[in-house]
Amino acid sequence: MSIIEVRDLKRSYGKQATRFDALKGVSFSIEEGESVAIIGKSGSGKSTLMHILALLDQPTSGEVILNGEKASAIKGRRLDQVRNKTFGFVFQQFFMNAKDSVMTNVLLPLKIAGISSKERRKMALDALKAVELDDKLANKASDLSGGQKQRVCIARALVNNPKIIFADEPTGNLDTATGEKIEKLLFDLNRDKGITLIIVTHDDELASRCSRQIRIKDGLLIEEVA
Ligand SMILES: Nc1ncnc2c1ncn2[C@@H]1O[C@H](COP(=O)(O)OP(=O)(O)OP(=O)(O)O)[C@@H](O)[C@H]1O
Repeated sequence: MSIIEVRDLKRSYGKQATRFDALKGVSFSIEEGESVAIIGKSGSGKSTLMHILALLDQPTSGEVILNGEKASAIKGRRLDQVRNKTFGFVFQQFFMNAKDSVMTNVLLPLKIAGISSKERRKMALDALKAVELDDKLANKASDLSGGQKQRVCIARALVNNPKIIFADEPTGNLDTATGEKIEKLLFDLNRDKGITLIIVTHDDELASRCSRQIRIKDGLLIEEVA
């Protein structure tokens, strides 16, 4: 069974004269443990697709099937729980709470999941060790370098042992050396823990490291290179 399958996804924005069809019927499936790059030009529909895959947005028509279950049937509180338990997000718009400490930021998904405070401290510490930031756990999130902030985001994304990590341009704002470290972290998680990676990127090198590339052009999947 595929971890995620999408069938004939369409997503339009606006109505009538201002309507824009951002996705025009996209179908594919992703198996557990794959690393998938979603690539394509600016405005092609990559983020739209990613948000629908991550159950942050709903398609105008078509279906997302998560672990064999229709996503349209997952609603309300259960939707929050499924998202929190199954996914980790490395998105620029889900940036950290700048005033809170690194530890508090990484603890957040565990708090939402209702894990006891002792257990969540231990899990958060493990995640911070994995990204080599355990020495910065008391720092305010704002008082970190760009690469360190991105590593905190990854720690927060992996702290809940998610099945899938969604990353939107995870190395976009970083220098080459730091970007390579972040890439390595993500691919180590994929290889060692079997976490499925779904990455939106303009970076050809990062895309080529993924086991698959899904190319979107004008709202359609134009080629899939395995
Ligand atoms: N809320 C919205 N209302 C209207 N149009 C939108 C909205 N969000 C996205 N679009 C349009 O849908 C198309 C796809 O946008 P999307 O953000 O998915 O592209 P993208 O491939 O991720 O682009 P980029 O690489 O620049 O981030 C674009 O033409 C965009 O202008």
